Amino acid sequence: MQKFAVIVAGGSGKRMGAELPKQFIALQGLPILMHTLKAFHFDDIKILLVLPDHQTDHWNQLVATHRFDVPHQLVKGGKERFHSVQNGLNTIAESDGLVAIHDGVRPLVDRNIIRKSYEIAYAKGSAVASIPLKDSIRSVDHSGNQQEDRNQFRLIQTPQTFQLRLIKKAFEQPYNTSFTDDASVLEAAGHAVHLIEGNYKNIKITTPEDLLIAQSFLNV
Ligand SMILES: Nc1ccn([C@@H]2O[C@H](COP(=O)(O)OP(=O)(O)OP(=O)(O)O)[C@@H](O)[C@H]2O)c(=O)n1
Ligand SMILES: C[C@](O)(CO)[C@H](O)COP(=O)(O)O
Repeated sequence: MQKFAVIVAGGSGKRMGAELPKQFIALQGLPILMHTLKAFHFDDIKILLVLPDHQTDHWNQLVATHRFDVPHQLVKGGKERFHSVQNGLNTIAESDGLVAIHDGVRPLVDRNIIRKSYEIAYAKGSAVASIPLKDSIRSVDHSGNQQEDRNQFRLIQTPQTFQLRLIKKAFEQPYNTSFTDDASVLEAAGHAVHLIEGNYKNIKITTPEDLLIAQSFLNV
């Protein structure tokens, strides 16, 4: 069965606050995005890279400088992450097959988890990487706060992998601000979300300290 990966890097990285878009920041000499694409370069996976239009030239220069040879197709980013994923999915003509949707800024993703996500999505329709909470949690509202049972919660990562037919249909819905990831889009279309075990190392590079953490993992 044909496998696709939609790697989304269409965001603006406001929380990183860096001049260089965060997906281009180098870790061990290689832009973050290249680490991510390399992780998906196996088993004939067809990679679609979603980037803001105005970053295409910069990316092409980086590809030349690093002699980066992972095959990929560029797709234009959208206003919200939802629209970037939607643009990626709309580029795929096939409706048979599997697609892993992954944040370009999660460069430490484990290939075994990617592999497992395709296997489980093939069998169950979806496979979404998740990890248990290590800290205690409280809910907060206008009247105060209250302890919650952390065993009832999971932190959600990417890859989020799906049967193409299901996720393409789900992304025909109009955008809703509750769509913080792809699982929430599938769920709103009436399908159950199947969780698989993620990995604490698979951090999303969001704020400056995440760069230090990622660098430390790469040095191990
Ligand atoms: N319109 C958007 C917004 C986000 N993303 C991607 O979705 C992933 C997760 O988003 P996040 O880390 O929040 O990235 P940004 O939106 O760039 O960050 P910020 O919210 O701090 O601006 C990133 O790989 C980001 O590039 C995207 O493809 N298109
Ligand atoms: C998709 C995601 O990485 C799963 O944890 C996350 O929801 C992205 O959120 P952000 O608001 O774009 O950072």
